[in-house]
Amino acid sequence: MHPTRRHTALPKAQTLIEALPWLTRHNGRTVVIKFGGNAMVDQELKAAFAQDVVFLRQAGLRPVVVHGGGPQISAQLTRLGLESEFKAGLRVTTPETMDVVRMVLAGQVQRELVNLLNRHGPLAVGMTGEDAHIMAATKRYARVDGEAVDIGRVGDIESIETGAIQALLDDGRIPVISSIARSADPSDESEGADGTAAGDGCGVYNVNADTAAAALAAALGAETLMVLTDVEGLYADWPASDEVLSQLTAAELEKLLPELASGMVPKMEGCLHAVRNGVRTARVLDGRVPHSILLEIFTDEGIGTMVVPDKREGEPTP
Ligand SMILES: Nc1ncnc2c1ncn2[C@@H]1O[C@H](COP(=O)(O)OP(=O)(O)O)[C@@H](O)[C@H]1O
Ligand SMILES: CC(=O)N[C@@H](CCC(=O)OP(=O)(O)O)C(=O)O
Repeated sequence: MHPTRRHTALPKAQTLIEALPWLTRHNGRTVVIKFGGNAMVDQELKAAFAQDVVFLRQAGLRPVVVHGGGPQISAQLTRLGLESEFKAGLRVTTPETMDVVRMVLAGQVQRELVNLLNRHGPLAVGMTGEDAHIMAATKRYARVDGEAVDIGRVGDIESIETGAIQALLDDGRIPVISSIARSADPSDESEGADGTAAGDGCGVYNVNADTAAAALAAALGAETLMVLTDVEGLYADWPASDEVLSQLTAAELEKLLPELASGMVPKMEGCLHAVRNGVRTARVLDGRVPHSILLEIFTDEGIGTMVVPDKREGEPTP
C-alpha cells in the first residue's frame, strides 16, 4: 500500500477496533432512543440520526425510536390559530389540541423519521402507542405550586404491551413510536361530545415523549435509554453555569430532581424511572452533535450525562 494511503487508512482501523468491545457488549441488546423535537429541526442532523440508528441495527443491536415533536405541534397549532399553553412542562391538551397532536406526531414527524430510516432499506415501521395496545394511559394532572391542575387529555402510562415491538425487533425492523396512548379506561372511548368516538381526541392521551420512552425502555428491559435533546446534557447549575454532570447515580439524581426546570423534569424523571426498573444506563445526549449516538455507544469517551442504578455491594460499575 502507498505510505500516504496507509497513513489515512490506519486511524479508520483504530476507530473500528476501539468499537470492538462495545460491539461485543451490546450485541443483541435493546436500546431505546428518544429523539426530541428540539433536536430534530435540522435536515442534516436528522439524516445523521437515521444513519446512526441503522448502524446500531446493522451492528447487531435492537434499536427502538420514540419521538417527540413539541415545537412542530406548537407551530401547527399557531397555523390553525389555536392556543399553545404548557403547565409544568406539559401541554394543556383540549380534545381539539389532541387531534392536532395526533396529526403532527403520527402524520408528519413519525412519517419523516420512518422515511429517513427507510432510505437505508425496508427497516422502519411507524406506530403510535395506540397500535396493538402498546401503551395505555390514565389522566395526568400537572403539579403547579403543589396543586394538581387539570390539563385535559394528558396521560401517564399505566401499562405497556411490548408484543408488537418485540415481534418487529425479532423480524429485524426498527420500530418508530409516537407518544400517544389509548385510554386505560374502556368506557372512555364513547365520551365524545358529539357522539363521535374516533378522531375527536377522546379515548386517547397525549403523553410526554420522554415519559413514554422511559416507560418503554423499562418494559422492554432495554440495556440503555438515550434521550437526545438540544443541550449538552444535564447542567449541574442551570442556567448559572454550563458545567455538565457526566455521571450520576439514581440516588444522586433523585436529590436533584426538585431543583430542575421544566424541560429537563420529564427527561430526568424518565431516566430515574428507567434505571430503577432494570435499564442499565440512561443517558441525556446533545442531539445537535452529529452522530452523538455512535459517539456515546461505541467510543471510550461518552458524551452527555449518564445515569446509573445505585451501586449494590460487590457490583461492577456499568
Ligand atoms: N439542569 C438543566 N440542564 C440542562 N437543560 C435544562 C436544565 N434545566 C432546564 N433545561 C432546559 O431543558 C431544555 C430541554 O428540554 P426540552 O426543551 O423539553 O427538549 P426536547 O424537545 O428535546 O424534549 C433545554 O433546552 C434547557 O433549556
Ligand atoms: C403532554 C405533552 O406535553 N406532550 C408533548 C408530546 C410531544 C413531546 O414530548 O415532544 P418533545 O419531546 O419534542 O418535547 C407535547 O404535546 O408537546
